[in-house]
Amino acid sequence: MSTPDGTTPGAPDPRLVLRGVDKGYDGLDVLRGLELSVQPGEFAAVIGPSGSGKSTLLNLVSGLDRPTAGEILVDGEPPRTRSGRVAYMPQKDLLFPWRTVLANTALGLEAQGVRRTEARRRAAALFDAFGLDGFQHSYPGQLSGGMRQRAALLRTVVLERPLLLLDEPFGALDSLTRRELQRWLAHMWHTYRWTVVLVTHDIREAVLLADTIHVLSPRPASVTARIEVPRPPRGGDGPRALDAVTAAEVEERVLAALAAPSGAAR
Ligand SMILES: Nc1ncnc2c1ncn2[C@@H]1O[C@H](COP(=O)(O)OP(=O)(O)OP(=O)(O)O)[C@@H](O)[C@H]1O
Repeated sequence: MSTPDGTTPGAPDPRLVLRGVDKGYDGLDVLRGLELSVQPGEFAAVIGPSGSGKSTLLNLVSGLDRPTAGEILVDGEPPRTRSGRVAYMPQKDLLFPWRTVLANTALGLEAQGVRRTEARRRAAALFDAFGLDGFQHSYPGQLSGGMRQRAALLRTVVLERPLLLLDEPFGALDSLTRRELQRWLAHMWHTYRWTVVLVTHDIREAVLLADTIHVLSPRPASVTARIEVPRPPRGGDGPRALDAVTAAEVEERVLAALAAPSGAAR
């Protein structure tokens, strides 16, 4: 049994809750009555029409912006950029071209007050897992698009915050590189068990990666469907891939929810 925002009575406290969230800009109604809940260790995908307010939603959860009405709680507290609970990877990788890859990936830690040598030591420890070993002293311009996105993700993950927000991390990549990085991210998530909110336009990406898919209506956006992806139980040493028939069924459900009039697809 779930409550309307997707929380289950008796379940552990959610990592993220949005209750009745409205957001508008100068007369433009972007989010209206948005409800969302994400449990610790859950991979949640948010999918919706272009311009529906997905990036706006992540800006609110990161604490960069405030809702007009409603409540947002990360581990029971309102998000604040300085609270250290949320790590946000925006759409553009924003690596500084004049800094080495290692210096770029340590930047978030340094901004948080970690000493430079310690920040670089912690970032360097992840280079192998992120497929970047040997590129510590290269510059972003010397990396492929996929490597740049992995470096941007490393810079985000190394902050070790409880909630990871990813805004279309693979949107700008060619389809082969995107598939490769999606599979890689599935493995990484299996290893590290991050709590993730992923914004994407790509239904297959959502089905490949997520435990739950939250479908937004057109603007003003609310969550019109919360679809649980029936993954095999955790355990074993690989990501919990769906069989092709189940994956196709879930894709159909997401498509139907995207096509349904607001409120009709729960
Ligand atoms: N700071 C702002 N000031 C005014 N309007 C804004 C601001 N940020 C976003 N908007 C508007 O809010 C609406 C939703 O934008 P948002 O970028 O959140 O949508 P999105 O779903 O992420 O879009 P896309 O899928 O194209 O990336 C758009 O009409 C946008 O112009």
